Amino acid sequence: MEETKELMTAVPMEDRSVWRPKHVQRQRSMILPFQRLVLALLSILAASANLAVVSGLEEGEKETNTETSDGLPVQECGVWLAPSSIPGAGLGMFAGKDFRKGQELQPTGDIVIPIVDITYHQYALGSRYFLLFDDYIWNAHFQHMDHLGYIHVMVFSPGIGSAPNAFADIVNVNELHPRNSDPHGLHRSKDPGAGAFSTYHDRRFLACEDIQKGEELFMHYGETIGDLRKADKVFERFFEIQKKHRKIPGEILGELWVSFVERNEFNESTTFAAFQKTDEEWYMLHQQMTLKEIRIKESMRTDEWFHQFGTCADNLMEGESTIRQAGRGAFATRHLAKDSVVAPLPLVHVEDSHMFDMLEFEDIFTLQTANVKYGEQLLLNYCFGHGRSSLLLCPYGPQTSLINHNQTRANVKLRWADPAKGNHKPELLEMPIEHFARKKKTSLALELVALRDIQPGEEVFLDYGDEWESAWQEHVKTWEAYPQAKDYVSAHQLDSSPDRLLTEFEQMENPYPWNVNLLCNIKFYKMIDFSLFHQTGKVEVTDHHTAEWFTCEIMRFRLINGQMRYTAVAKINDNKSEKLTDAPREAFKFVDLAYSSDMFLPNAFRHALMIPDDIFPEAWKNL
Ligand SMILES: C[S@@+](CC[C@H](N)C(=O)[O-])C[C@H]1O[C@@H](n2cnc3c(N)ncnc32)[C@H](O)[C@@H]1O
Repeated sequence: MEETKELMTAVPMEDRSVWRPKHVQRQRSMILPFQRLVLALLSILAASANLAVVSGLEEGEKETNTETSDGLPVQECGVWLAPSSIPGAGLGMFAGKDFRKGQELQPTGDIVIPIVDITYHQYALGSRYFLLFDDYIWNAHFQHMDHLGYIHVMVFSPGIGSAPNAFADIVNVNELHPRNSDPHGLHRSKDPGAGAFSTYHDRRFLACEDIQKGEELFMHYGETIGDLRKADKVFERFFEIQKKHRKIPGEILGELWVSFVERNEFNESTTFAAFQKTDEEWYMLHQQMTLKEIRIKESMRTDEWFHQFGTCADNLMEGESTIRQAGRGAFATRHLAKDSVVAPLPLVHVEDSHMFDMLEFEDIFTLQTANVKYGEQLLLNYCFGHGRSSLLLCPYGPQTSLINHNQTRANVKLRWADPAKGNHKPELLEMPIEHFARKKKTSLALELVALRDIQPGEEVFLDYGDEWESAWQEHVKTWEAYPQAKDYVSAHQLDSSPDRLLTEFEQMENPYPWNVNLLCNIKFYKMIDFSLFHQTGKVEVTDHHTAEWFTCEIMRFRLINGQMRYTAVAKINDNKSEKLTDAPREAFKFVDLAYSSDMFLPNAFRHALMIPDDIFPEAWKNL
């Protein structure tokens, strides 16, 4: 039942994998016939391995919080953010402890932020949408969020949804889809905070096989599985050639090996680079182990290395904020000592904040926009900016997007990350904004530092700056609900109601609100173990990717063994429908219709989080 969890491109209706293959430069050299053969084999490898090119990184040293101010050791860090073991792949994530198959990687799941029809909202401005986000964005369909927009919904999933790399056949992390719920039950009729944060959250990540402490975490981004097995075959062929031509002098064979693994035309490929070893031990290893086994061995890092090159990435967890209008917040999972690094904030840059502007659609069918702005993408509320700059920097560290603002209770502050720890290049702080328009790799990072000791369970607050504070105060002062807002019922409210679902017939008298749609899940229905359901009343589905939701009409209902069951018709397409007989409530869900949920309210609060002026580079002040 595996579904392809492809990531999205900004090009509408077209999915691509996260690391896009790039044109590779052909090296001009004196090529021996054998080398030609090897290069031909490499071409097979390249074609099948979906070779990738990503940014470089630097390594260095620095210590994170290894003990409390009392001198007591902190609990083991579960996941680390550190330079990937794949050369040129930037940051990666690593297991700080053993995880058993099926075990969750962090105490709470990640928040997920929809980006809705962004290219369409930008039409009137010309094609200004910048593609860097492509590398961090998931297919909304598989997150069950595509109903939020008309055409092209993308999903930014900061945290484990963004930081681990993909590496061919090696997959040790499996992801679930987020839940949709409103913390504190905020309502658009009375709460100025409604629509200002994402209601999609708790996207969990599980070990899909036993993971050993120290291993790098790898996710499946949707590319073809089986590449490493194909690559193994290419290496086998090399060894066959070697056996067959025993008369070839050792030094020529040596050179051939070097050409094979090092001086080849794919020297920008992260996939191939991960195997570029030329010494004797590696030559032997290739003969004894599969590439997958070698790669897993190669990805292992020690505790010592993590403390030197990494930052602990599970110091925070999600909870309902102690500030009601703020929605969710981030809470300390362990004692965090004063001056220690609380969390890393690697940044995706967007050189022009107007890219998040949403222009009004002039025509709903052609989706042509008028040059009239009606709002901004919700993502703006999760990115850092500065009043005198058009640059936005959107963080993707685990759970850090949940940190709320408080000027008096702030217990963390921002500073530029230590370049030694990964993907922060301080020379970019001197570069003008135009440079970022051309820069297709992320190379900036902030980090959060504890201003004082933070106790486990304490909410973590940052001061978003005076400008943000004034904007929020002004919003609260001027905010008014529209007259009919009190009648609004969201899909989430309907879904959490214990009320029986209404049949089509009943809905003629008593229709559901205009803004929701009832869906049923065909695949899920087919997978239900009905005998277990009869005995226990519980519906258990182990395949979390099981989802094929279609608009649904309830025909009838009845009680079986005290449990409510529904017979319904799912509309697969204009010509095809499917019947679900006596399905449990879990096979149905309400979703909000496009542009109807709180995040689309014209009066929803929007403002970037402000980087303090004393650390904001002069070179970036272009306004
Ligand atoms: C980076 S997000 C923080 C996480 C957010 N609370 C959530 O649930 O996803 C920033 C948004 O959180 C809300 N927020 C943060 N601090 C707040 C505060 N002190 N008062 C009201 N809303 C706040 C605002 O909606 C803001 O735009």
